[in-house]
Amino acid sequence: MNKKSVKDIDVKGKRVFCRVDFNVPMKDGQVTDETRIRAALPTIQYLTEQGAKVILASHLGRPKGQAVDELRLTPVAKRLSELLGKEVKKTDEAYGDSVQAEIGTMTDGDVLLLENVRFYPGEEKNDPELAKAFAELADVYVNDAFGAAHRAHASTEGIAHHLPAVSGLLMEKELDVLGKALSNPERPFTAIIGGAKVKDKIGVIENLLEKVDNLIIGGGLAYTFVKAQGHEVGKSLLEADKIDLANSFIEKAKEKGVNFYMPVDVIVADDFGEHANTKVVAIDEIPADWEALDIGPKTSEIYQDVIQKSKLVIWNGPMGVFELEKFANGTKAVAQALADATDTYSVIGGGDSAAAVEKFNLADKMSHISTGGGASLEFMEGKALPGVVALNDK
Ligand SMILES: Nc1ncnc2c1ncn2[C@@H]1O[C@H](COP(=O)(O)OP(=O)(O)OP(=O)(O)O)[C@@H](O)[C@H]1O
Ligand SMILES: O=C(O)[C@H](O)COP(=O)(O)O
Repeated sequence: MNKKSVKDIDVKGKRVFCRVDFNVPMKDGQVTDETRIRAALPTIQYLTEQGAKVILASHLGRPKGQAVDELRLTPVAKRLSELLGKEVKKTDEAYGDSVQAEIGTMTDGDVLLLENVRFYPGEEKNDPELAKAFAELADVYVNDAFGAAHRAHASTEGIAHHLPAVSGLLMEKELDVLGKALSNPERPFTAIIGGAKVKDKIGVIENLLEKVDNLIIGGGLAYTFVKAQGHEVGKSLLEADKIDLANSFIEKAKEKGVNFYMPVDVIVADDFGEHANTKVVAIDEIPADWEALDIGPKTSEIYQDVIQKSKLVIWNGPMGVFELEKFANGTKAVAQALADATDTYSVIGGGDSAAAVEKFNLADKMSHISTGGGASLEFMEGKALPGVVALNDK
């Protein structure tokens, strides 16, 4: 990576404003998935060991510029403190006199967590005044929030213009893994794209078609491609305005010599839900009143075979409605194939695919699970991430 990292600078005795992505799921005031907190630990531990005063900042949810009690970071501070094995104080604001006073009491190696930065309207507007107010709290800025790097906000982008600005260790690792995969992939290189909508994946499919050897399509978005191939899709998800685009992707794959895999069979249901009647049908036999909610067993086998023969696989988006047991098999088959293929470097592109791999207890079998949902998607689209662009060059 051509950006400076926290290891390239001296942080001893310095006040470090470290932006992390602690946007974690919570229920009844408890963190229900602490993956993102754990992922930030290496940077936090490195900073404390180096004798920095660590001032952590994060967003949580989308409070739209006002304080929302359920979106306070207090439970996160508690969990972080347990994971670090040391006290983590938390402020009720994210900048200003009370925060300055609290920082004034810190000694080297202390860790402080600021309140949710999205409680202030200036955060998402990237207000220069708020960016300056954040910068006044510290001597150095470290961005470890890969998951929020696609946002040009005051704490992810604006602040970097006021302080020496470097990446954290998680940010560095995410950019290295995803960057290397896209610029210098081991081959055969396979991308698996699923999820709900073609609309959300256009950029990724376009960019990956330039790079991969195999492109596998699954999930709700597959049925627009199925329709484009002239088959009826019944009540399955369909974006009628994207049929031509789907066709152009299939054509482009042919031109580029990319093997394009689509479902050959599917699980159809007569209703959406666990109670529905289901059956396996060939792709050209989807009944008019039924809806395809997962890929079928033959398709799973073909996809598993392609995965086994690949050296590198990037996966974004589930193959079916994996949240429901009846429609989880296709997604499970892909996850299991990645887990079994020990010679294959597997990159899970965050979001729902990461949640699926967790759900199937296969997370520790994957080579890299990105902590970014939208951020990893934008990276895979080949877009520059504002939170990265703003950091100091090496
Ligand atoms: N055949 C299908 N019909 C309807 N919905 C489906 C189908 N296959 C998958 N889905 C749904 O798609 C959703 C995931 O789509 P999405 O595009 O958000 O995925 P993602 O890109 O992995 O997630 P994120 O946006 O969080 O990165 C899941 O909730 C899943 O139930
Ligand atoms: O969960 C995420 O993808 C990141 O934390 C960014 O959150 P946002 O989509 O609310 O900006």
